[in-house]
Amino acid sequence: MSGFSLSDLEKIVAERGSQGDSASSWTAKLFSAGIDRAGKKLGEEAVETVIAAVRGDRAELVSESADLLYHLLVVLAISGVPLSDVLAELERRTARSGVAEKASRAGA
Ligand SMILES: N=c1c2ncn([C@@H]3O[C@H](COP(=O)(O)OP(=O)(O)OP(=O)(O)O)[C@@H](O)[C@H]3O)c2ncn1[C@@H]1O[C@H](COP(=O)(O)O)[C@@H](O)[C@H]1O
Repeated sequence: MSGFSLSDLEKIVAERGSQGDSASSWTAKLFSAGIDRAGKKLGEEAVETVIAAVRGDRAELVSESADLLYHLLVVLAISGVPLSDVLAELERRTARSGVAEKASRAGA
């Protein structure tokens, strides 16, 4: 297993999106097409991911999930939202749920 992360992919997306050639780079093509086209692709990949999950097709679920995460990073990049903002929001929720859990344990 490599140490490849969403943060690594975010960097590739940013680089291709700003400097890539639309003829050879899908990322550059999506950046020039804009948020409507990139958002549509994200929606399609989300639906394809759900279909794979409901069918119980594990290999397809892995493949569609990769498409989904990639297209989410493209939409975030076009929108000027860094992945770290999303992770910070997830971290805040985790911290909140930790507090809620302790409070409910104390009340039990
Ligand atoms: N992870 C991905 C990735 N996942 C999916 N895709 C592309 O997303 C596109 C759309 O997928 P679909 O299955 O919907 O293809 P399609 O039906 O032919 O597309 P449309 O007809 O809807 O236009 C395909 O061209 C896929 O190659 C990706 N393209 C790029 N990446 C990553 O981005 C990097 C840079 O890629 P380029 O920008 O192409 O250089 C790559 O090294 C990868 O790490």
